[in-house]
Parts: sequence; C-alpha cells; structure tokens
Amino acid sequence: MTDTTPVLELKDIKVYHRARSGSLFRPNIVKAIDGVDFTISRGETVGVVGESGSGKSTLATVLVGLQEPTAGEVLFRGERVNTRASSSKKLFGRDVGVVFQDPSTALNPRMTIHDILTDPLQVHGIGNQSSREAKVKDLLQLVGLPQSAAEVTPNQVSGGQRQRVAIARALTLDPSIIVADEPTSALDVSVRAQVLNLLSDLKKELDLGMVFISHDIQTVRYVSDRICVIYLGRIVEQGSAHEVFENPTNDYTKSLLGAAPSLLHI
Ligand SMILES: Nc1ncnc2c1ncn2[C@@H]1O[C@H](COP(=O)(O)OP(=O)(O)OP(=O)(O)O)[C@@H](O)[C@H]1O
Repeated sequence: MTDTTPVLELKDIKVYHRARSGSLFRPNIVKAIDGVDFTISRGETVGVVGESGSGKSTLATVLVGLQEPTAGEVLFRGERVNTRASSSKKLFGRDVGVVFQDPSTALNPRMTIHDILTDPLQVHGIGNQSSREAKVKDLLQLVGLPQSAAEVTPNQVSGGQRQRVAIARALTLDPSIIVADEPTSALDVSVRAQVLNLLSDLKKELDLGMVFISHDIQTVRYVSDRICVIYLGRIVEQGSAHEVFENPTNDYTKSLLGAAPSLLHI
C-alpha cells in the first residue's frame, strides 16, 4: 500500500520577530508567519504565492529546518521533530533539498562544479571516491549539463546553467522534498521556462515533493498541483491549481489574479 503520510507537515507554525522600531520595554513584533498549517508529500508540487513581505521565505526556512519557529509543530514522516536538535538538522539536510533565488550567491564561486556537487556527500560521509565521481556524472546528466561543466567554476557558466548546478546540488543527497524559493526570478526571461520545465521533469522522474515559492501567480500555476496563497503570514486560500484559478474565493487571491499579466510571464 502506498504511504500517504506527508513527508513534512507544519501545524500552526508561528515565526515572530522583534522589530527594530520597538523599544526594550515595548517591543514591536513582526508576525512573519502567523499560524500556518502546511503539508508536502512525495510526487506533488505545492505552489506558495504571495506578494513581497507576505512570509514566503520565512515559510521556506522553516521547511528546510533553518528557522526555529516561535510556536507550532514540525512533523517529519509523522514524527514531531525538534528543529533545534542536531539530529533533526542532519535529517533535514539529507531529505530536504533547497534551491534559492540567486545561484550566483548560493554557490561558492571559488569551487569547481565537481567540488560543489561532491561536498554534501563528503560532509555526510557518503560513498567513496569512485561512487562520488559516478554521482557527479549522473547529476550533470540529470540537469542537462555537459560533463565538461564539472571542471569549471559557477562563474564560468551562464545564469541558467548556474541554476541547473544549484538544482543538481540540491539533489546530491537524494532528497524526497525540494524547496525552491523564487528559483527563476533572478534568471533571464529567455531561460526561465527551461528551468521550470527541468524542475517539473525532475519532480516526475524522481517522484519528488516540490514546494515552489514565487510572487508570480502565473509561474506558480504553471508548475503546481496545489496552490497556497499567503498574505501577512497566513494562508488565506488553498486548493488545486484549477480551483484557485477558476474559482478564487478570497479577495487577496482575486487581486493577485487581477494583477497578473494574462500571458504566461516566464
Ligand atoms: N529577521 C527578521 N527580523 C524582523 N523582521 C523580519 C525578519 N525576517 C523577516 N521579517 C519580516 O517578516 C515578514 C515576512 O518576510 P519574508 O521574507 O518571509 O517575506 P517574503 O514573502 O519572502 O518577501 P520577499 O519576497 O520580499 O522576500 C516581512 O515583513 C519581513 O520584513
């Protein structure tokens, strides 16, 4: 029987920050995330869409185990995890891959692409030299890069190819979930569709769960099975991509749809 337990589940997650504008005795609190429930399972793409400051990146950092929530529960395969514990960090590190917006800053410009791709294997003590070499070959092929790319640094390839390297690195440890935070926003319009198609193909081929985060509702629609609309730290609407587009119930979703260009802006 197929295991339908979500790989990751967030329950009533809150992430509050103390704003700089407050004083010691009367702090102003910024509610970056304010009571979010969220699940992601293998084989589905969940799009998270909202305008700047709505809490998308904060949600991403909770999902990849980089942010300790102020309140709420994080469950990994049904088990509650303490995101502060080093064992949890290892678990997240292996099972949840992350792709950030700008590969120029996410990848070490001094390392060769070969070393970037083998680094996570070394850190986790996985495999030997020959299995790592084989892994680099497989990863480059998987993301559509030539084998010769292994020998150069990220600065020596194009922006689209750099994002492919970042995607390959996210896949190095065979995660079951990928969290992609605005993965095409920093790219030339001409290569955005290629990177989106690559992510969609990888999701199918590797049966990944994918959280796709973007401010652009049309891009989210293009890749997502399910969509969560986030506004001021809360999920104000969610449903299948079809439901949310054809029959939005929330005024904020309607305004996002109204503001979106009618042609797919990718
Ligand atoms: N460390 C922090 N300290 C104070 N406020 C923060 C901190 N991190 C985030 N915030 C605030 O929390 C809110 C949500 O931020 P977040 O970066 O998650 O939004 P976002 O939707 O990803 O926006 P963007 O698309 O502009 O990155 C914003 O108001 C932001 O200013």
